[in-house]
Amino acid sequence: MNYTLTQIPDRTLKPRDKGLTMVMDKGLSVREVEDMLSVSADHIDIVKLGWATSFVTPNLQQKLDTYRSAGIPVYFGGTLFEAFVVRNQFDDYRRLLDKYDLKHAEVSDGSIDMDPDVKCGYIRTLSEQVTVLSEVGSKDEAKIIPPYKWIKLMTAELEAGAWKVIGEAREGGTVGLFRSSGEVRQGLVEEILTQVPFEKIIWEAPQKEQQVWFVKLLGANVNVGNIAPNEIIPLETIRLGLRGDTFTHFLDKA
Ligand SMILES: O=C(O)[C@H](CS(=O)(=O)O)OP(=O)(O)O
Repeated sequence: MNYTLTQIPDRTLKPRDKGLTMVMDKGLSVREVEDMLSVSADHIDIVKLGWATSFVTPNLQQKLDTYRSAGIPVYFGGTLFEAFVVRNQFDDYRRLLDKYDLKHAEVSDGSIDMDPDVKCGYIRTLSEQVTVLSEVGSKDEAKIIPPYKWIKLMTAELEAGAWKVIGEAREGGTVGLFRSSGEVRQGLVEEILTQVPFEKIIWEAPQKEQQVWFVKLLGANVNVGNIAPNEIIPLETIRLGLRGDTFTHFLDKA
């Protein structure tokens, strides 16, 4: 930090297991990645190349090398995994991870129907190759999954070997964990937290109000994801009680 302030909440340091910030890169150029890292590398724990943007993005290897040089792990969006699976190309997907020397992968079923046991099978298989993040929740706003099912799926996927389970919200934050207005499905989150340890979950929370809600509920070291590159530093200030939204939250508690 650039100067001293008292009553700042304890913030875990990298490499950390909780307090993670997962950033969504949806096609940044190599130069934009360099710029982002020059100011935010200390606050980025892992980067997702959103959905199947890696299929289209030029200079992919160079981009991956840039993240690797900064010690920041990268994984392909779950939609890309689903695009391979739906085409019966799972083995090709595994080879792709090796080709790019990726150490993390996402297993999701947000765009396709997949039997939970089959999904856990993919998690088990991929866990032998890489660190797996699995995602629960649909991208279809009409598909409302009841809380007991979220808990059952999250628990099974963690047992199958997922390192973290991601709560779906999409880039916009208007499905899954959230209503179409962006409002948090509070009852859902609270019920999940009665059964699943908070540090095992990465909450997709692209909107500022959503990040604030999770920081107020779970503290500075909550795991959040789908953070846009220009929202990394603002998020860090929210975590530390240094933006109006959480300004009084940590005072006298730090
Ligand atoms: O599920 C997600 O959060 C993302 C981005 S979006 O849904 O396409 O907006 O997808 P993913 O495939 O996990 O990158």
